Amino acid sequence: MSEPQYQQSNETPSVTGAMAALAQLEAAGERAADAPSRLRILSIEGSDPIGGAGTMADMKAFTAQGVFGYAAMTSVLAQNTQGVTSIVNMEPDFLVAQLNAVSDDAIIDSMKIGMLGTPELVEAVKGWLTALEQHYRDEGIAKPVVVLDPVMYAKSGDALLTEQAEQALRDIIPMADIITPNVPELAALADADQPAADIDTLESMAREVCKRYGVAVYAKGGALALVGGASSTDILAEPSDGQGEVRTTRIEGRAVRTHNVHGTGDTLSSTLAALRPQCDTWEQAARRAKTWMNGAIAAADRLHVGKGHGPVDFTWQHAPTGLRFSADYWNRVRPIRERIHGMRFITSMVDATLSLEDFAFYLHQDDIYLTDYTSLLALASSRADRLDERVFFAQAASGGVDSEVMFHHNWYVKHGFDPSGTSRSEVTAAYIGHEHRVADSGSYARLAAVVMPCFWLYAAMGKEMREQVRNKHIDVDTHPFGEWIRMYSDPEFTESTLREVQICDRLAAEASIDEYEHMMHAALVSSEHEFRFFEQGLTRPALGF
Ligand SMILES: Nc1ncnc2c1ncn2[C@@H]1O[C@H](COP(=O)(O)OP(=O)(O)OP(=O)(O)O)[C@@H](O)[C@H]1O
Ligand SMILES: Cc1ncc(COP(=O)(O)O)c(N)n1
Repeated sequence: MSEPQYQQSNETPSVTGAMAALAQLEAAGERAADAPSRLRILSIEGSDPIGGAGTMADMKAFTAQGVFGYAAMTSVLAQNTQGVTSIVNMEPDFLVAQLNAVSDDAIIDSMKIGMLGTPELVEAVKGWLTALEQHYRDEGIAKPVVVLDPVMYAKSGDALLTEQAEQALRDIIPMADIITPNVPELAALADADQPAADIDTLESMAREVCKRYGVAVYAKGGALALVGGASSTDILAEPSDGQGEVRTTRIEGRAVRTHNVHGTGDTLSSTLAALRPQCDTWEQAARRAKTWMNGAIAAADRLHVGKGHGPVDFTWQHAPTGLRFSADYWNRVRPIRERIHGMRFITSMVDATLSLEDFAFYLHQDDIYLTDYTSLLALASSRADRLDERVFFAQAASGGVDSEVMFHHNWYVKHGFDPSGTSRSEVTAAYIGHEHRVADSGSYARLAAVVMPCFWLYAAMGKEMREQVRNKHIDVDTHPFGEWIRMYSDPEFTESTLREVQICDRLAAEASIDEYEHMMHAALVSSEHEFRFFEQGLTRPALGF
């Protein structure tokens, strides 16, 4: 008997479709062995020693998008976040020598052309690009994507293009697949009297320039984002047919209140050049570029580079280097810390005016909380990947039961309270719920972070309250809440806190940015719960207790 034959005509369309798709995947798999692992993108730009704009921005943006970067320099600039002090433009022949050094040796999948400075440099790039495209056509190599950033001025207002070069620049625009003017550059290309002051005008100018030059236009609206409003919108205008029709799309983003936007335009255009070959449409590439850009701008203020308009953070998706998790947390948690230190529950404890009933309520909720908290410390011990940390969390779990729970019990006995009828408040349940949800992620690092504030905020408070009691010349031994204050200002508790913080720092240093942010979020939410936890001591009537 012969083997069954899978002839196309005998199969249903879905089966044949699936078979063809699978065959395609298999063929792609076979080809992958010879395919380059990275797209290769060329930057033709001027330099920026402060590392925020020009060639340096392009290289960093390429790396952030996972592509390999080549660079040919049109000019060397002495500039920083405050402005440009000097420019040396390359000899056109030397620029061509650099460009040939790349194109004679390697394939270019895409390129970003930025500052071109002089008409001679524009002509040099034009000649080289024309020859390259002809060569690729002859060899059957895919035409590289060309993103042209018509750089005319720096944010500082310094001219980066001579007046004569502007006309030459207009002449090479049709060689680009897309141009990326900012607000003043778009107005210059549209021969408008005034730069756009609102998004509708930006859109109509982009439409006009797209029609005039027959290339797609990505109009950067950064200057409008600075004017006000919550959103920052760019315009994508594309020729929609061969008849001069233009389709526009608004590329929306969040406006970031920052003056650190040096090099945003360069970064956006090089990111587009890196992303376009990875996307099906300009719109897709534009949306991805805008989202990434937004993250980089949002992280810019924390870089602390320069005294003027600082650069964006190209590495915003990596955990901060040089800034420990603990320092980052302590800084970010400051508003919550300040609220805790100033809240009436705490200040009335220090000056001994807090009622014993209020304190007893708080204490019992804390008892309930600690039952879960100590079980989470034990869980952290079981998850720890190092022996010393396993021991630390196991001891912290048993120490918590030993000191805090025993203190609570003795306090009830001493003051004649019987908390047995009290049940878990909503606030307590919410805090415990948060910690359990974080623990359920299965991550040891997040678990270590979510339990951290209960150490650190208490240790900080214990220390400060003890000082305040001392400053009021009250003997902590006779203070009605002295024993509680002593417990959290005790050197042994401080030492445990330090160890817990060090563990979080170690785990954060080894974490991905995603995990780092999960850790940070877990710790910050716990800190907010700590505030509410104290607050409930005074709001318990409203809670129905
Ligand atoms: N404050 C901001 N908030 C959010 N996005 C911004 C902000 N400023 C700029 N952008 C975005 O950054 C990208 C670059 O736009 P921008 O208008 O700053 O370019 P540019 O003026 O050419 O920059 P540069 O000349 O500094 O290189 C755009 O996507 C823009 O929307
Ligand atoms: C080499 C070079 N290219 C472009 C810019 C524009 O960037 P910005 O407007 O942020 O200064 C620049 N400053 N330097």
